[in-house]
Amino acid sequence: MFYLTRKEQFNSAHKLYNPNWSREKNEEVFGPCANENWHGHNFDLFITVKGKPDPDTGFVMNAKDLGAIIKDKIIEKLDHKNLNLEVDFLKDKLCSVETIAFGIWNEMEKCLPENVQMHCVRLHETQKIYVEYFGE
Ligand SMILES: Nc1nc2c(c(=O)[nH]1)N=C([C@H](O)[C@H](O)COP(=O)(O)OP(=O)(O)OP(=O)(O)O)CN2
Repeated sequence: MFYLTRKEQFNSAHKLYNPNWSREKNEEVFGPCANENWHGHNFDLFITVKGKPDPDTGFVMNAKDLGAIIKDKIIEKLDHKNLNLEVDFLKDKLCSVETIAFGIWNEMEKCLPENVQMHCVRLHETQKIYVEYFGE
């Protein structure tokens, strides 16, 4: 099995806020990330797919095609957007980096060629924080 990874980037605004909690509790748990006037991140996104190389090309899939899918289905929707308000697959969700990675996985999974599967969504929210989601 081979694993092919493509890196892309997007910049987005969000807030971490649980509407079932008081403002005080949100501030206690999420700190400045609960700021009601939003805050932003430069996200680094690594999408890894897996499969067997096609004998005619030597490719699991063409990395350019993978890039086109990521740009069309993910970056176009998230870049320079408010994740809580403007992104169909994140709307009204608690937009932690985990939730965003999970949403990206689900969007990507629908768009891959038949012989290629998702392996990992790795999403860096800051220089110090990232998640990896492997499905399930
Ligand atoms: N499990 C998670 N924990 C945290 C998330 C998250 O999505 N999942 N998100 C945040 C904040 O949104 C944000 O990422 C924190 O940024 P920042 O305050 O800059 O935190 P850093 O650790 O990168 O930087 P420091 O300056 O060291 O605080 C918080 N937790």
